[in-house]
Amino acid sequence: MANSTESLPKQAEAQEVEDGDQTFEELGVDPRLIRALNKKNIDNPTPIQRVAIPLILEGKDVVARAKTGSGKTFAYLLPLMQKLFSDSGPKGKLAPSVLILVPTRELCQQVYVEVSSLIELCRVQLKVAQLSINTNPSDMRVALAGPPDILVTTPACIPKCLSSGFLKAASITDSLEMLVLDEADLLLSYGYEDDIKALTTYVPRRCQCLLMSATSSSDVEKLKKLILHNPYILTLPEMGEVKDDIIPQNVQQFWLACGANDKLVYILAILKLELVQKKVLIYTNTIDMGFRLRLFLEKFGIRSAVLNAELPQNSRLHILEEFNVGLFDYLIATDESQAKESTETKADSGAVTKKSRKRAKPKLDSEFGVVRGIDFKNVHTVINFDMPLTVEGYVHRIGRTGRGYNTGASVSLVSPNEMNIFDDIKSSLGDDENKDAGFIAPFPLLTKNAVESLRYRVEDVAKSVTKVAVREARAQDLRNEILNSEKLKAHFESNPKDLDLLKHDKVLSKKPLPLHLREVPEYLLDATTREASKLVKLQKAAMGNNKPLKRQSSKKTSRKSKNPLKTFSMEGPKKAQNGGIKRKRE
Ligand SMILES: Nc1ncnc2c1ncn2[C@@H]1O[C@H](COP(=O)(O)OP(=O)(O)OP(=O)(O)O)[C@@H](O)[C@H]1O
Repeated sequence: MANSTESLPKQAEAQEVEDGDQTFEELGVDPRLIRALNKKNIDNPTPIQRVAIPLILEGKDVVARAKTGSGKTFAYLLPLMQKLFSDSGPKGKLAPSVLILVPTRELCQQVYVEVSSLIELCRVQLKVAQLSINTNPSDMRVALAGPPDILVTTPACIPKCLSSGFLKAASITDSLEMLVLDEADLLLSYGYEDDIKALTTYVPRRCQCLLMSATSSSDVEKLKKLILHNPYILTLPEMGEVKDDIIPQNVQQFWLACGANDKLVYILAILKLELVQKKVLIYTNTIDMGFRLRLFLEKFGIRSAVLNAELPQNSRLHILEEFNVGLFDYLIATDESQAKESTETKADSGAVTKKSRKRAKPKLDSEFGVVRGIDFKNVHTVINFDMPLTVEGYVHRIGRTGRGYNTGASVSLVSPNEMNIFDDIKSSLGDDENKDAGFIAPFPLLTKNAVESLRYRVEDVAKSVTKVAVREARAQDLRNEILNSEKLKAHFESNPKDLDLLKHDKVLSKKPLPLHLREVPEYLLDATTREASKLVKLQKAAMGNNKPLKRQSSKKTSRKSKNPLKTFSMEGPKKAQNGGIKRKRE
């Protein structure tokens, strides 16, 4: 673990804060990587990348805290890969040079895909492998044979590799040059503390350690102390210091007060009357609620898929891929981290142990996670159908939109029981009507009349979505997905381009869907709602296909102050200069 004590040259620090337009080239990034980034429409570094890349290239330990969607993945991947390009270390290694630890399989896959694509685009001879605790022994042996230069995995997988004999502790000590803990704020809450502690005993002192996180928490502090030595801390102002600098400011946040039993009619009105832009990611706190919502929306002709921890991994990844490429518009994600967090609070312990994770959710995949870190592409709206149980949960959910240079919106449906957490969220974000940032505004486009006009249709349908119907739909979906998962495996081996089987938003209802519920007749809409719907459509047309905008390379634009990739500050250019990236040594 790097243990440099030299302090940063003052001049360089001042210059970096002032000069916000450094290019990747100026940061010393390898031309092959720059070309690869350009092919991905990425031309200029984000603030966290501007500061982190040179430090990581210099070999420093770094803790980087930056808001969701701010480009933390490339902030560590680019220097890490560059170092491997010129790795002149001993040949004949028996373990990976780089270990990237992430909390969930979904993230594992995401980081693996990103690394693989950089390797391919740069045409370099590097090998990357991904492993999860469910990888079978023969696949594990193949993945570790070589060994790979980079291993992306969850912490729980390391003891499994060691006990199977495919990886030796002494080889890790000999080979490991870099250890990355990505989404560090989540690693401990997923119950990986013991696994990480065990790993630290094999991590050699020379190994460079990086810790990336979207929020700061006692867990991040704990990990920092456990693994890093004298790191550079690149940070957003702490939560509570500058409260409004947590949510990317290109995300507009809204809320609607409604009774718990009215949530179905409210969400139907929002979606059916097209008052929000697609694609839409909807969060529920339980799988049953996810399926209830899916069945309900289905009756009104709104097709969606439910992403949850019960599904086979193949299916989950395909649902994500399918949603990301735009094959369907509505995804209902069950936020399992909420269940974990409540278990944690109840147990009043810092982490949920592996045993307790297994006891609490025997059938669910403990490495499932769709709230944090997942880079959903072009999600324009996040809807909290159920409110998250923590402020961090809210921040991470909302962070699934407004990623990169995209804009986004969120709508939270808040029932009286959820008012307390909503108040906590508002005060943590520094909610203030006089500021744009951090302000959660009442959703302006939905009138009471519009809701009431749909109510009588909704009540009957909602009653028909009984507990039994939900249970059957859940089982049916699981059966479909298991079948899909097997078929997909075989099918894509011979037909890699065929997306035909990737239909996760199939109708679940057993009865034929009532045709009259598909359209909302004009007479049911009041003038205000009609106008609002028109406005949303116009906005959508004006936005084109919502492709990420390319930043204009050298000119400073007004977007600078509005873009989370361009500045850490929510408060315009002046504040950005003073209150931007904080760097300190610990
Ligand atoms: N320099 C850049 N210019 C434009 N887009 C970028 C840049 N760097 C990264 N991106 C894009 O921004 C999106 C978000 O990046 P990334 O997933 O790394 O965010 P993050 O900070 O890790 O967020 P989270 O904390 O939610 O995981 C990705 O789609 C990525 O391709």
